[in-house]
Amino acid sequence: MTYAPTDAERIARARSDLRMGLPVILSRGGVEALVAGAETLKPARLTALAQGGAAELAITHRRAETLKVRVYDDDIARLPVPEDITPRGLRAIIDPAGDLATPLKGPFRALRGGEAGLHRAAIQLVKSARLLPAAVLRPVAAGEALARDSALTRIVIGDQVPFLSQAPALDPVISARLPMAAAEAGRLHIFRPDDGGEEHYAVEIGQPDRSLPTLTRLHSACFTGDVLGSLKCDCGPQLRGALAQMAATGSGVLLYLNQEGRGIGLANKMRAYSLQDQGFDTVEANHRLGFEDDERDFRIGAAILRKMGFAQVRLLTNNPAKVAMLEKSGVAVTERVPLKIGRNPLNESYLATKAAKSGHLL
Ligand SMILES: Nc1nc2c(ncn2[C@@H]2O[C@H](COP(=O)(O)OP(=O)(O)OP(=O)(O)O)[C@@H](O)[C@H]2O)c(=O)[nH]1
Ligand SMILES: [Zn+2]
Repeated sequence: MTYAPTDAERIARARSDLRMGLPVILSRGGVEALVAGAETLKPARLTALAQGGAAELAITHRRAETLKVRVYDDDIARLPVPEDITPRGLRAIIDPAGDLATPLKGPFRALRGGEAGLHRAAIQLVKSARLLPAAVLRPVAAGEALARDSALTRIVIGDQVPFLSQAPALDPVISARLPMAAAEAGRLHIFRPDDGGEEHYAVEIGQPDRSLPTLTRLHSACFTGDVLGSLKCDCGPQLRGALAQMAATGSGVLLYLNQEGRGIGLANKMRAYSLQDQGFDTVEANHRLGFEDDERDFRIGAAILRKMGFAQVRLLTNNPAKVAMLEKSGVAVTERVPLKIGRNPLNESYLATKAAKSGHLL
């Protein structure tokens, strides 16, 4: 019996460290670096990391495109961090909020050659912490001793960060009866991932027959739409519409997946909304922030369905990617049931962009 954290626990800890502004140490093939989330890095630590001129800033190819930075490492670009960089200067590179006010950034000279594995892992880790996808790295020797002396989290990785590239295991915590306006015969189940991430929920309506395809919805959290009734999207009406259809047919299961903002988190979604107010569409806004169009992992939904005994579903969705991901993850989709509800004058162009760029069937 040991009390030391496992690799998975270290990664969960690293996410909290990065969110607080603490650097962590990543080690890969004998090469080690201090890694900090560029968004949360405190000024004194930025100065310390930049000292000596060996620090590098890792950004995604999406952000690089906006900044006109050459991408030499597929999905990642690396920039030298000047010794005299200021928090404001760093912010201007990583955060598109000021792009229109100060359009003439750079020119930036991207680093070329060498290894980008640590940088890629750093971005993956920072994304999983729901921060802007940019990391400051500073190579270190004797990372193990530094981690011990400074009480920093150190993670040894391979080609990928272990555990981040695979869906976490999800354990059922509790379920209880939950009468709802849509259906009195409701039950809420809580699932907890083993990677220290957010819990996800399943709302079971009636008593679905597991031997038949079940009416199912994979709903991604949308605080603005689900709770506040935002008119910018169609999430609230879709949530309530799905529950109503399940109630009308007597049974069904709705997974409420805490993947706010298509997996980028609420803070970043609001950054995207702010960019949308400057004229960018939902996909362009994600790219300018450095994210892909959709950062969700639908394997989590498939894992919960399997755990609950649902092997075949009639899926309520307009998104063919969800159907494909479920099928790939071993849940048979016998039918796609369209969910066309919640259109209004203010989300017209949002829905049109989803149809044009994200393959949604409208
Ligand atoms: N990043 C980002 N996320 C958004 C935006 N608008 C809504 N979302 C999020 O998008 C998710 C809902 O995804 P949608 O693409 O609307 O729908 P879908 O779930 O893929 O497909 P359907 O099953 O057809 O509804 C929720 O997590 C919302 O928080 C936006 O402008 N930017
Ligand atoms: Zn929404």
